Amino acid sequence: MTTIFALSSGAVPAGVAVFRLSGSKALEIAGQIVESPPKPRMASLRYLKDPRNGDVIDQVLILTFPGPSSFTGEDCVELHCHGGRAVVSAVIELLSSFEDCRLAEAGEFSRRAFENGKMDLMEVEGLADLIHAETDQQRRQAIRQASGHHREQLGSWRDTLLYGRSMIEAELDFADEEDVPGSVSDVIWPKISALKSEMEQHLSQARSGERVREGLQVVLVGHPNAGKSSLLNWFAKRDVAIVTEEAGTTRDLLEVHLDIEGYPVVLVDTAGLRDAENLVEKEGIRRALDRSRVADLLIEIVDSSQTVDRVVVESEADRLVLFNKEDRVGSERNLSNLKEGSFSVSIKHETGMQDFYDSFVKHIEKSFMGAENVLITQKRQADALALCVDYVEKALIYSDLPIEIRSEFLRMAGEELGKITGQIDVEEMLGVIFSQFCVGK
Ligand SMILES: Nc1nc2c(ncn2[C@@H]2O[C@H](COP(=O)(O)OP(=O)(O)OP(=O)(O)O)[C@@H](O)[C@H]2O)c(=O)[nH]1
Ligand SMILES: [K+]
Ligand SMILES: [Mg+2]
Repeated sequence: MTTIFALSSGAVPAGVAVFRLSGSKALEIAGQIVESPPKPRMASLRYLKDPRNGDVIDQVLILTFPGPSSFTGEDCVELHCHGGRAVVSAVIELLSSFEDCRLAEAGEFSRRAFENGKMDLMEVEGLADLIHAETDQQRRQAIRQASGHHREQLGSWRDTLLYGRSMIEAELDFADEEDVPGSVSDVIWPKISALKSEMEQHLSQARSGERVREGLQVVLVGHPNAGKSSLLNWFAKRDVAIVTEEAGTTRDLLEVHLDIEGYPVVLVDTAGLRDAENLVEKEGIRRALDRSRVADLLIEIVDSSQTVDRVVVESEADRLVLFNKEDRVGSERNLSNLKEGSFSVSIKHETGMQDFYDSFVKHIEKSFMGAENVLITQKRQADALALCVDYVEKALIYSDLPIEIRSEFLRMAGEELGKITGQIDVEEMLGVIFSQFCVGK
């Protein structure tokens, strides 16, 4: 396998730049660029030299990780250089000069780790999420997945499916023999049925996992000039959106990513809703309605100095309502008829905002409840699990079909389960049959 290398640390210039090498030539290359090879896994201070002319390039820390005890499972080397541009270019040039050694492609280290059995697919995905995590909750979910938190659960589901098939196999193989009970396989169906419920429960939580990855979608809606963009700017603490007194200012969807008590929230500003003639505005309104439909939470803003009419938006999401511009309404406004989830505020003058914010945070926390322990965090995983449940269901309901076919459904279910971690169900029927029955005569 070609030896690959990459600058694994961030943008230069920086204090330190970390290069990582992986492949069959990694240790040999290390032996040529530093004088005395370091002990495995021991950080050693060395001069980095170009063997072509003896030039000293930098003074570095070098670590070697002989395979298979390394990230990729191959021989790996880490070079901690000084993070200047010239140093980094010189190291890239030097490493590229070795035969069979090249810059890695995106994700190639993780791919090798997966192929060498160091990580399963879910762990790889967890690691990618960890690198992209922006909030504390995202980090927690990602590190849990990257460290294989799912293994036990998926393993036990897989075992149950295998056990079911083994029992069916046993019944088919030994059906003629008198001392094997007639419908041994019958005992498996209650277990398979329980398995199905358990999987379904995890599937129903998949949305929570996705929410943590992608952020809770909160969409601001209302009539033109109600104060939607003002609210977006208030949350973002900067002038993200254009605010003017002209109705119909906002047309495009405008997103900001917020960290609310560690939870990721995507706040979306939209075009004010009205019967628009203008083509651009019409398209903006169409997008606003589209996005509202898939929102997790709507915040409706009403200019209460003009109207108390509400906008019509098709959405199943919870809704908080802000009656804005209370500064213009004066003290005669009767606040007693404000319903739960409604607030009288002035966004511009920042009055009444604390009550609204507290309620907003409560909603966010509620939306993420139970997200600490979700197993499934991505659509890819959810799709495979849904197919698995489908096959299990077929095995359960088609009780009139020959048992071989029901067993085949269980096998296909196992295959889908295997796709979640990237380990495809091989034909391993284990010794389950023989540990369950005394058939050794
Ligand atoms: N008096 C008063 N004016 C406000 C308040 N909040 C916002 N405004 C003003 O109302 C006008 C419209 O605000 P925007 O935030 O642009 O409203 P919008 O809903 O985004 O409007 P469109 O994008 O056109 O749909 C601006 O002139 C704001 O300064 C408030 O609490 N009191
Ligand atoms: K406006
Ligand atoms: Mg606006």
